[in-house]
Amino acid sequence: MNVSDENKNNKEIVDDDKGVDNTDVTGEQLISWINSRRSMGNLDAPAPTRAQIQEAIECAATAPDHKKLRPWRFIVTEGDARHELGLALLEAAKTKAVQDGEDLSEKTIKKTRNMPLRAPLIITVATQMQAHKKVPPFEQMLSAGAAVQNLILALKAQGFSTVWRTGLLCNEPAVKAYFDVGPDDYVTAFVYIGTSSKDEPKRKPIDIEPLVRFES
Ligand SMILES: Cc1cc2nc3c(=O)[nH]c(=O)nc-3n(C[C@H](O)[C@H](O)[C@H](O)COP(=O)(O)O)c2cc1C
Repeated sequence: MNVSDENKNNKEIVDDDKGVDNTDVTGEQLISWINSRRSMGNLDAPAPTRAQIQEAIECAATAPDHKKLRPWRFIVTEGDARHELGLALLEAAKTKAVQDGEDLSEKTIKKTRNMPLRAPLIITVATQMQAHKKVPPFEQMLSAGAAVQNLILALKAQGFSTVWRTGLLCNEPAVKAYFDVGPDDYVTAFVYIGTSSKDEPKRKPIDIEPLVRFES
């Protein structure tokens, strides 16, 4: 691994464009690369290999995690299993529609069932909260969010595109049951993963001024 002197601790060697290569990377380049991340919908094959998925999840598992509770789980859904997930989402939509006194149109039924087909592979990130006096549930939930972001960046480093989705159904009972997520836990992300034929659109600069206050 070649890292420039001022970036000895960077573990990943990242190309400016896509994927990982053997060129040196400076901190500035790495920041620019992080800022270039965009969500991409409607993804195609190829999806990451099993080894790449494991590598990305290892990266997710390094998320800040108070008391090392590892309060998250990763469920990888690909191939025909996406149809099973589609059926769970449809069941959730039907139950919710009854509760809300609404009818599901044929279009909505088809759209809901096909949602998991928008990418060749989905990693669902759910919390698995642990009772701990010093680590309240909100910290564990935030740790799950940090894990998702690490996962997304690792997949970008491997050259894949992603989008973090949840949607209104993700924590409905039928979906939680499908993933074996307990009543006090949450599905925090469906990370849709694959390859996009399009380039990531450039991001407009974000004015952080109204978001930040410096105190000294
Ligand atoms: C917790 C969470 C849930 C999200 N759920 C959805 C979703 O269901 N559908 C969607 O289109 N975008 C969703 N997003 C937003 C996208 O992931 C994405 O951040 C947004 O479209 C902005 O695009 P960018 O990542 O390229 O800046 C969600 C983001 C977060 C953090």
